[in-house]
Amino acid sequence: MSTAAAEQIPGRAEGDGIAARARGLTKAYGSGETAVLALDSVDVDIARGRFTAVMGPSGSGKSTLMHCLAGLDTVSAGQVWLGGTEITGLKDRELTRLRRDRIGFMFQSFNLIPTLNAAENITLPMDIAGQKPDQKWLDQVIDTLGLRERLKHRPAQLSGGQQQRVACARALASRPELIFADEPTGNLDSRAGLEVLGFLREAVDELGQTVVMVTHDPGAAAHSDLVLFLADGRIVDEMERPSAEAVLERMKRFDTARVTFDGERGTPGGGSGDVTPDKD
Ligand SMILES: Nc1ncnc2c1ncn2[C@@H]1O[C@H](COP(=O)(O)OP(=O)(O)OP(=O)(O)O)[C@@H](O)[C@H]1O
Repeated sequence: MSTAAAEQIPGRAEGDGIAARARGLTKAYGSGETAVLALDSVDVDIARGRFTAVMGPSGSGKSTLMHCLAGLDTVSAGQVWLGGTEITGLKDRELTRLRRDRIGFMFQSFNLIPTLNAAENITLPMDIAGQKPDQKWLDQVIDTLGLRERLKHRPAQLSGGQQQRVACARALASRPELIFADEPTGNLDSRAGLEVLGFLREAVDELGQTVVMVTHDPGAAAHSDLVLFLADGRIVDEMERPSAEAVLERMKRFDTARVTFDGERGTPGGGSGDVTPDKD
């Protein structure tokens, strides 16, 4: 579960099946009149060995949540743990090492190095860190992702889907505790996107990985075990075993709520009532 565990003693996350945890996570950008509250006291537990999707309207704080959980961004208030380690308050160097050792990233732009072949791209972060890949694990990742025949190809010689699979393998190569994926299918056609989602699903089911994915796409979210819905910097709902239809329906209610509260063309009471500015 995610939000329901808010009352537990925080920080005791090592053996309790929680890969990442936030309590009172608040992030404000700017100050004075231009200040934006991107995250408003968020409590969340990311369960180990599960595939969690984060959805919500544009500007609701999805990327900010991911960046704060991954230690890519500082927080304004609150605490974040990765496994049993509190990362809020860590020095830059410690944070960099922790990210390198324990987190894999997949972004919309694959960030592959054009002059390196697929195999070299996959192990690059480990090479830079001076780590030796676990060859058995690496072989398993490469075979699971169907990249065995493409290892000598450079990115330009690969399709978009294959490039994203290389990015996926790179994120998995060091067997990170947690993989953060930000719109990993955003640049792909639907077939390639489905492939990548299938591989992320397999990474969870067959390789025991933990995945957190930010997405706008209800179809993509349907591959997850749990969807967290963000609105106005707060987690306002969650859905277990989501279907694309159910997620789409839930997202539509955000639109209705937003239009209603903007007072432009809303039908009073037309929204779910779940997502109000003064909820809680
Ligand atoms: N560096 C920044 N400086 C100022 N405001 C920011 C910054 N980054 C994000 N914000 C603001 O914080 C809020 C949350 O942004 P965030 O990118 O987390 O939303 P999102 O849900 O990921 O949006 P999208 O779906 O459009 O990518 C937005 O109002 C955004 O304008």
